[in-house]
Amino acid sequence: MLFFCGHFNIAMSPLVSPRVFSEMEVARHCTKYSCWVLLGTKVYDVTGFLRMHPGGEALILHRSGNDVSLEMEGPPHRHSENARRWMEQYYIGELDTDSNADETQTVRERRKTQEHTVDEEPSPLSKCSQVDLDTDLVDWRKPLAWQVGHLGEKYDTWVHQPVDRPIRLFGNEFLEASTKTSWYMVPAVWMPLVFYLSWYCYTTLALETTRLFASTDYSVLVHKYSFPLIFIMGMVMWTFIEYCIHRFVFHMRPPAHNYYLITIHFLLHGQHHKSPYDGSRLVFPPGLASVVVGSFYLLLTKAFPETLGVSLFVGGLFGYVVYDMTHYYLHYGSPQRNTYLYSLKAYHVKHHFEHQRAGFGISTTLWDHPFNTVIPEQTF
Ligand code: HEM
Ligand SMILES: [Zn+2]
Ligand SMILES: [Zn+2]
Repeated sequence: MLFFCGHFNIAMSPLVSPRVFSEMEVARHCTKYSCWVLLGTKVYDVTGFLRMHPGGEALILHRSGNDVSLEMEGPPHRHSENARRWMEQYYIGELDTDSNADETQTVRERRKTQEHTVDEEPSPLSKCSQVDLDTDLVDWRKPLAWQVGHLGEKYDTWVHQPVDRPIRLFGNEFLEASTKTSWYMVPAVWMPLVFYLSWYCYTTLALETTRLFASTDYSVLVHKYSFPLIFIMGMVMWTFIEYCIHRFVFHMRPPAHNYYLITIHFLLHGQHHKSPYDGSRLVFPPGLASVVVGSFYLLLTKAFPETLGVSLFVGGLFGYVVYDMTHYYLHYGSPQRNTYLYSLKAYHVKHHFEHQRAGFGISTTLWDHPFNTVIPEQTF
């Protein structure tokens, strides 16, 4: 069967018997370069997920080669339905329960007798093979953008069941490429503007011509030394905007019968929930972002005396860069336990896997508190 996987077409046999591994062979895969675990007699190669695990690499590595059924139930953490479904993507075979013989020999002999076998090593493309192409609600062989709108009321459930495979949005190569952005493009594009505007604001404020309430008796001079404070206020303002955009725009619930709103939702944020580790779509493309950035620039410079508005804006813009970099790191980084970033990562992954109607703060959980959307602590 031919199916579409990222940019590749791969031939796969639809009927394959599971591979069989001896206990010794499973136990050998106990490093961060190759880490296997068991759920009962099922064998999983979770190497690719180690860095992404919100509980940290060490927790899984420590149990490598062993049955993690108890750990999946918790404590320390009762894993979500999605976490269990996610794990199934790494299934590579079955444990040979009745063999103590030399494992390699056994596996080879067994394999010879099997009618259908898969390749010697778990395929590096196995990440792509785990969506059931025949039963999934969309056809992964084709671009997804124009399909998801037809899912109707099934869309919401489907989009919140994450998969570890890249998404092809559009058939057109140029359009497809324009939806992808490398993480470093964000600081590369916006940081020069942050530096330039900061310098501009500071030197303009130094002229001592910027005043608040200038046309009233209560006119106040905005001193150049107040620039850092205004900049920080801009950053805090961004965290509020970030919360509102994530909660009210990205997590709007498109009406089940509205093809276009579902499609827009998928393009804006749904695709990130469907494929949370598609690294090419973790940050906002600067072209699209410039429309939002431009609107905030106009709004702030109209609402406040110009230099004051630009000072707030530049703080907000820096807050946006920090947010996008933090978001990328929360998906791909492996922060140390008991650090702020560790708790942010656990919080954000829970938003993806378990609590899609809560935990909207990404660079800070601050605004989840007054809006009552904090992800509840787990109790056993
Ligand atoms: C080796 C045993 C494991 C232990 C001890 C463990 C522990 C944990 C802990 C403590 C958390 C919560 C982080 C926090 O709130 O501080 C967590 C979350 C999570 N873990 Fe594991 N984990 C294990 C194996 C796995 C495996 C094999 C997978 C999947 C391949 C996985 C997927 C997840 C996911 C997706 C979450 C986010 C919350 C959720 O959806 O439940 N874990 N884990
Ligand atoms: Zn979200
Ligand atoms: Zn995310």
